[in-house]
Amino acid sequence: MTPLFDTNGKNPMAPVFEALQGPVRMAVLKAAVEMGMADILARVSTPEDIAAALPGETDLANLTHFLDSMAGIGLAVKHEGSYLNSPFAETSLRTERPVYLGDMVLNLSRMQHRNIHKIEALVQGGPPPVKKEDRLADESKWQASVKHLAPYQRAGIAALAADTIDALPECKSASKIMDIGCGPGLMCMEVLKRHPAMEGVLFDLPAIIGLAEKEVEKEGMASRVSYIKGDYNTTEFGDGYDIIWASHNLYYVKEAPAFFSRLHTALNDDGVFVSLHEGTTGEGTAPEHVVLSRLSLALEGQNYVFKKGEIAEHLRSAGFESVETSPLTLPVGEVELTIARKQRG
Ligand SMILES: C[S@@+](CC[C@H](N)C(=O)[O-])C[C@H]1O[C@@H](n2cnc3c(N)ncnc32)[C@H](O)[C@@H]1O
Repeated sequence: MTPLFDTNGKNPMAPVFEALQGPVRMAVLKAAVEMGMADILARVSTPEDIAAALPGETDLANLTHFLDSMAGIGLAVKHEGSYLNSPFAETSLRTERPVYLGDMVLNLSRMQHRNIHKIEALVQGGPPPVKKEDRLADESKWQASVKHLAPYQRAGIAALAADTIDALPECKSASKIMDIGCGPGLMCMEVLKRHPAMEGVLFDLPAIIGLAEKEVEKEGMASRVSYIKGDYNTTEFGDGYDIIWASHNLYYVKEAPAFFSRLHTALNDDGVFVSLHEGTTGEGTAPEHVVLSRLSLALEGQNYVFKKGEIAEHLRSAGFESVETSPLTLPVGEVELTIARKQRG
């Protein structure tokens, strides 16, 4: 019999073992966040002192097993029996940091993992009833999630969005940008910081704009930002935009032809629309990060996802003269960047 594994590095069994370790990784990360381990390791480093910093009883041997696994997945560093935060944990898992990601991890875990232990039942019975606060099209769901998005945007996505906009030749002369479905609004603010003559418009559901306003105040940018509060299916976009940006939020568009045609009208003649959304391939089987992160939602009937080229197709139909797509790598994996120009440049 031909062995499945050989020493030339071929290892068809790798997916099995990676899959077995996946839930353990997640459990270690989740426990580390819930126990506030990065805050503790910032103060003390021996297992005895760490045990003393934890509430209640602590079993020293099990604490060491857990700390070793934190170090094993890059959340801590062990040296001569003592533990320190890894650079990632130091910047992103200490609660006082501006890019603290712990709450985002717990929030995404609740969303992405809530049905993974019920796959067989949901395959048999179909989608279960979904609580109002778990419905993706519901404002209260976004109100709960969006506050965790601010550190994520601050941790690098805002800069990446601004780099993408900077690379547009139109950016030099642009004076008005709208971020539609902006969440906390840091992407647009990063663009404004780099372009002092530009003004920004943040568009999102009313409760989310309340959160964005706080972020704008914190950044001292209130004089350069205005707001549109409402459902983008029914609320006017305004006009005179040089750039409109939309990332990871167009899933709730109800009538695509009307929506994309309204975007076209809202832009100046030499305006550009930029979209950042996933683009699935392989008949909905790739990229893996999209398929896996959305499985729980899909099983409950919330399969909001764009196919590769789907947004580009809508934009062409809406009258954009030039539409280009390219892949872009985000921390979560590869997504599709779509750049649509109202007039051919
Ligand atoms: C996943 S977040 C993306 C936020 C931000 N664009 C980003 O990429 O980080 C989705 C955003 O879309 C907004 N949204 C959802 N449905 C909307 C609607 N009907 N009208 C306006 N905004 C909506 C949500 O409130 C939320 O802020």
